[in-house]
Amino acid sequence: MSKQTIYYTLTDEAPALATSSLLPIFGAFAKEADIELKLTDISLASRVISSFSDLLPANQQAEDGLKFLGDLTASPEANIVKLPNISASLPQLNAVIKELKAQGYDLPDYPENAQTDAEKDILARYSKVLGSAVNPVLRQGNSDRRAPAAVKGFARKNPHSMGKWKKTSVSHADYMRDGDFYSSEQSVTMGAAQTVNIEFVKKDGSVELKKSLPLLKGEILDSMNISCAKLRAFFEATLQEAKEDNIMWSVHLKATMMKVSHPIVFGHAVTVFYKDVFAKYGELFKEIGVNPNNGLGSVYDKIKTLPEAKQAEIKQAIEDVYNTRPELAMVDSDKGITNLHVPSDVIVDASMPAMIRGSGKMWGRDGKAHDAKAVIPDSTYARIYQETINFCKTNGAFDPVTMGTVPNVGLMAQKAEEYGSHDKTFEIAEAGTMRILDAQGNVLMQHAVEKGDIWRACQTKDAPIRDWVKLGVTRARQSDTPAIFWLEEERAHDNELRKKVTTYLKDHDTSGLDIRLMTYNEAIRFSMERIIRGEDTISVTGNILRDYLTDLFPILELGTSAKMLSIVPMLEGGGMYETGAGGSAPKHVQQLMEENHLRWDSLGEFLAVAVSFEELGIKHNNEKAKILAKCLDKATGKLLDTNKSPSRKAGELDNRGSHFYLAMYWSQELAAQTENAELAAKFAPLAKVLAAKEDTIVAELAAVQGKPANLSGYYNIDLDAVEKVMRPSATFNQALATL
Ligand SMILES: NC(=O)C1=CN([C@@H]2O[C@H](COP(=O)(O)OP(=O)(O)OC[C@H]3O[C@@H](n4cnc5c(N)ncnc54)[C@H](OP(=O)(O)O)[C@@H]3O)[C@@H](O)[C@H]2O)C=CC1
Ligand SMILES: O=C(O)CCC(=O)C(=O)O
Ligand SMILES: [Mg+2]
Repeated sequence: MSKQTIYYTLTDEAPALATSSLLPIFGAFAKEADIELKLTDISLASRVISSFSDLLPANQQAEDGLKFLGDLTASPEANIVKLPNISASLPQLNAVIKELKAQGYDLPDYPENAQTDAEKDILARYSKVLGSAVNPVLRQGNSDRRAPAAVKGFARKNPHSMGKWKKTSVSHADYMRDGDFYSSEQSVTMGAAQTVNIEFVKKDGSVELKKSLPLLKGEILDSMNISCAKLRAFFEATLQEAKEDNIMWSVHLKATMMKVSHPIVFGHAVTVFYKDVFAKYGELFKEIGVNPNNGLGSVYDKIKTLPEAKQAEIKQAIEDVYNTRPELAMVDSDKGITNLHVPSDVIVDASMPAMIRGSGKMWGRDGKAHDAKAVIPDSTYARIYQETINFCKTNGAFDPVTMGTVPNVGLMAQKAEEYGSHDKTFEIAEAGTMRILDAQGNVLMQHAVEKGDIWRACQTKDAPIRDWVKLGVTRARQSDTPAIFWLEEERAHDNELRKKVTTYLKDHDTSGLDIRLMTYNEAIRFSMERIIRGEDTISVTGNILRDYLTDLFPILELGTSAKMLSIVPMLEGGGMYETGAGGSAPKHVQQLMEENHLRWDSLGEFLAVAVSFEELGIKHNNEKAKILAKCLDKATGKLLDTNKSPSRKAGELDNRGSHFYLAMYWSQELAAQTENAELAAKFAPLAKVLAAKEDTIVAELAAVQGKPANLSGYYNIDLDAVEKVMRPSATFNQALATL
């Protein structure tokens, strides 16, 4: 039998650190089943380096790991374990460039104002790295995310803390009623394959071609516009209201994934909130290169070049704003980091569930939790949060001990819907009309637009929709659970989708299944009514709801989305196993650097790798792989039962310790199983040694904690240095080497 390969991604921050400790364990066990785990670097730093490799000396060049894996997704053999990675905001991109330059990489700066061809080339290269640049490339399949029974069972036995909800809470989500994407959406399904043109018609009648777009037959094409004037008026109105009602104000966007539109929206929030500062210093800010889309942090950063007295004057002007505006929610009140400092600090899919979990409160300047107005401008999806908040006000907080679960089947393949719209998103330069013409020159859709509006088009191909419907039916059958397609009658796009869903459902045997179509508010209410009765409901949704709901419900049910099983069956037959639905947890790296304790929980990795082994086992008839998978799942269950997940406190068991326990339990399960004697014999000695030396190993792992750890890099980590930090138990390392 030839060797089979699992491609394991090297990403960023906490998951990358955890990989140094965990991958050697997976690798050692896997080789007994003729499986190799290959590490592929898709970290932010490596993506920057590989984009400029032609300009760097040979010893600094890097392979384009993302391109490699992207190509691999077309193969039925693809088996990829994908850990969360940084979706870089511009401040993060600038930080990685700065770090790499300090490490000796002669990289160009990010050209904020690209004029020359050379600058435009640099900008184009960096734009490919910016924002959510990894997931859309690799996600060549739809998504199937759920909490496995063992994880749900653990949460029920060990419920995480939940803030109490009061009926008197004034917290709420607020959104535009007019002038947003939701109110302007238009949608068509292509009757034939063709290339359409996106055009801008100026007031003088002249036409500018913005983009030609080849479309497939059956593809859904949407277009929509958000009015800059209405958006700004909305921000101002919410600020006035919050001030009057004495409630804290916050904005929640997804500037990482929606890398073109949301930084602009964020910039408007910044310039409206601090309008007095921008009115007074706007010209100066332009000169020194302040970009409000990068947040208030950009102001503090750029004014450093000014004389001290001027800096102090501007800082005072910023402070003065706080007297006229409502209180602004904080990201880190100790450090004075506000909700408007950095566009990637508050990411709606995680920030709203965190607020809802915590009694609907956010942190204030005084370091205490307060009720807050959560501003989520576009009403398309914002409404689900208001519905959830209302539900909590009426029914109290959810109870992790008794609540059911809401797994998700998400339409995601081939850059479906808004998450693929970046190259078709335009900030409008002057008043006119945006329109889309079909191949015959007929106008398919058009919008009157004003300067500053954000107009975009979104594509959803037919094959992913068929696959998504099938996946929804399959999940409903396998889990014997009602499945709700979240489709909004008021939405043009959803109406096109509804037609397809009702047609494609007929291709499947749905007898005995409870499959329904509901609007978002109905669907979330229905799911919540069931969840508090301990009942489960599958959500079958589009791409953004997939993203939002697979943080919302897991954070309420399990405390974090990192504990989810997240499978992407690729359209071409391969598989990607994502670890959790959460992110890279920068705070965890900070803690490791300060006190050598990594609280990252690799449960998502354990679950993903088990499915990855299982899949190889089935595809290649590799019995040992199947046994490895089964025993890994059992070991994970035991790890949960015996409470060997990482603690948050230095000196206690951390990420590395939980990996040790996984290895011990896994080897014990393998030694004890009777299906394959060879495997049992192979792992028995390891199981014995690890059990005998448990105390020594745990002590060695604890001994290093409490003092700073040196990683020699934040973005571009030195793997050798990290390995020293992450594998500090000589006894454990030696035992593993005997395999
Ligand atoms: N799939 C992907 O590749 C994704 C990537 N991201 C990226 O991640 C970064 C951070 O995003 P953010 O919105 O803060 O979301 P995160 O999911 O990273 O963090 C929210 C909080 O959840 C907890 N958490 C998350 N994962 C784990 C884990 N494995 N073990 C223990 N606790 C965990 C942590 O809480 P505590 O601090 O209390 O321990 C963390 O601070 C960004 O760069 C973003 O672009 C975000 C989402 C998905
Ligand atoms: O790719 C990203 O930026 C985030 C993805 C995400 O949040 C998700 O898929 O749940
Ligand atoms: Mg998400």
